[in-house]
Amino acid sequence: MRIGVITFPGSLDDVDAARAIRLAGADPVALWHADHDLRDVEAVVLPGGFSYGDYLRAGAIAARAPMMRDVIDRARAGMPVLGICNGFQVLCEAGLLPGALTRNSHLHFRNRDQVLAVERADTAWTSAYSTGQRIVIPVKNGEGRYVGSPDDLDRLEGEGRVAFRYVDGNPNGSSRDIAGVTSEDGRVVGLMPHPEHAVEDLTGPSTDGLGFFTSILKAVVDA
Ligand SMILES: NC(=O)CC[C@H](N)C(=O)O
Repeated sequence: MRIGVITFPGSLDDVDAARAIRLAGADPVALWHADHDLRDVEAVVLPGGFSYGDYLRAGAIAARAPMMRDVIDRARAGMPVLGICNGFQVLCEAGLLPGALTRNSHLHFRNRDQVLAVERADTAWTSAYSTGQRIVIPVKNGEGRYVGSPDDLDRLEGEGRVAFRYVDGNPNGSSRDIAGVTSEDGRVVGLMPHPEHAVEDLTGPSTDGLGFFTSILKAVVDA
């Protein structure tokens, strides 16, 4: 199974995402933002980093990259997409996920191991978990505060589209402790913390992140 990882100018975590995909048993395919062809990948990961230096707003310029036109079209037709941190910012800027990521409420970059509650264990990227499971994966961002209007947030909660919530402290002031959200069909998922940085015992802090990548392997094979 081939999973694309798109590199933008300023991406940092594309290599770690590719490694996590490989550890889960799938084949990572390196894709360049300026190309047009997603080739024959069956899912896409938008990695963390500072695409275009976070100029304008984090993710705003990357969301308009040529390759993102393909990602938007294919995602609307059901292709699974995972956005990690800067990738989540790109997905919100591209309109594939609702809400926006703004500067952390305390105005500091925050980097730590973070406990998350998995609220949706039935998406293409989270079936390896159970609902309510606590996982520990790193968070590292300066613009990670998830916001939306009260009505939009109520609707999101009502539709069960909060996929992850921060537990034991909210690192960035996100509304309602929201750490990640999902599309209605559970195929597009975005979160600020980094599952690809928690896939091996040697480097820690856990191997809790590997489940994202084994989940997508299963979702595509089952389909
Ligand atoms: N690790 C990341 O992807 C975080 C970078 C991100 N652009 C930020 O808001 O700080």
